Amino acid sequence: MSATSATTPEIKLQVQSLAKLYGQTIALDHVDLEVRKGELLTLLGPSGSGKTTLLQLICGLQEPSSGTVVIDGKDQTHAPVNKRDIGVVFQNYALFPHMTVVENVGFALKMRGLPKVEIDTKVAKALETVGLTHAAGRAPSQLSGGQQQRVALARCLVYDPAIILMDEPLGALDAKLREVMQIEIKRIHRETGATIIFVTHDQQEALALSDRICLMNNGKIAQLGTPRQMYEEPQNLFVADFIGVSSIIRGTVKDGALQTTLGLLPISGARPSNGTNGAIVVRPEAISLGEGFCEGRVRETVYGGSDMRVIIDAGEQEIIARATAATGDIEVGKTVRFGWAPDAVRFLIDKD
Ligand SMILES: Nc1ncnc2c1ncn2[C@@H]1O[C@H](COP(=O)(O)OP(=O)(O)OP(=O)(O)O)[C@@H](O)[C@H]1O
Repeated sequence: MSATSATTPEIKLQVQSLAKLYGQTIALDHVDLEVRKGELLTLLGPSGSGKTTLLQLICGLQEPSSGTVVIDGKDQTHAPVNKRDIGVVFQNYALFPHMTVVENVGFALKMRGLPKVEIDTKVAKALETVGLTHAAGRAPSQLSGGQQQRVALARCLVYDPAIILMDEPLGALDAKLREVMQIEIKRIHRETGATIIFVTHDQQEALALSDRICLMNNGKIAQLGTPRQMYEEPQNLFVADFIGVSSIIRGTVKDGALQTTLGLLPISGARPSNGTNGAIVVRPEAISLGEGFCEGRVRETVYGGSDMRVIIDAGEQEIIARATAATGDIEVGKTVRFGWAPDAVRFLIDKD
């Protein structure tokens, strides 16, 4: 093995300059993406950003207008769905209602003509992985939503496809069950080493689950990176706004600082030229309350258990800060001073 192959991750999926037009609508605009073996990558983005289209082109439910889809090194751009070695888990489970859990999970193996003893072993292992051994003989109607979703996942795991696609799989579950299933999916992913592409429009879910997040906007990739990179190093204002909570303070550069409605604010790092339009992005935890170079009126406080979100009107500008037990009294309607360390915030150029 050469030194490079030891460090270069194996690529399971390669999407090159993939585009899809529906009439005049550009659903996907020449997207390039590589998914590594064993990673859990989420496709995240607002409604209409192109997530479903990309997913459908990867699994073969739609034909691209241009570009290629390469799976395990083979060009599969025009291959039919059932020839792509891809497992799909949908939000609505799509289980066979007249079959038991065991029959549902074993169905694909039976179709492939595997010997019964091999099917039984593989199905038992898949059910154990998703924690449903005890429910093997039940019908889907006798299972909760979370359990049905586990069966749908077991149905893919059982034949070990190159890639498992999950299209908003937790969308139909209530908040608590969603959290439980997120932790379960993380465990199953770690234990099986499966390559998973997971579609969601919930940024919290993407941050919690992903090895990497592919954030889409208007049919393009706005940024691709680890959850930490997306949160701490957003490359543009769309990413900063979509991932996590932030105050976005717009203005125009003047002599190395940003002229804003809050006054002239320092910019650390970058030295953009005078007249550049941009914004300072401040995460709630970077804001110190009680002292600082700005002042505003507390409009609302939102209790969140371990901390509290504080929404401040500073003239036209909305500021979202975080208060903890250590922060002094914060009362709605009161004036509060606040500020931040210049190197704890980011300056991003406004590209719109
Ligand atoms: N079959 C279709 N015919 C026409 N336009 C379509 C079709 N499918 C998608 N589009 C358009 O393509 C764009 C991308 O849609 P897509 O469904 O991929 O977005 P999405 O990010 O998955 O959204 P959502 O989260 O709402 O499912 C949208 O403007 C959508 O209206």
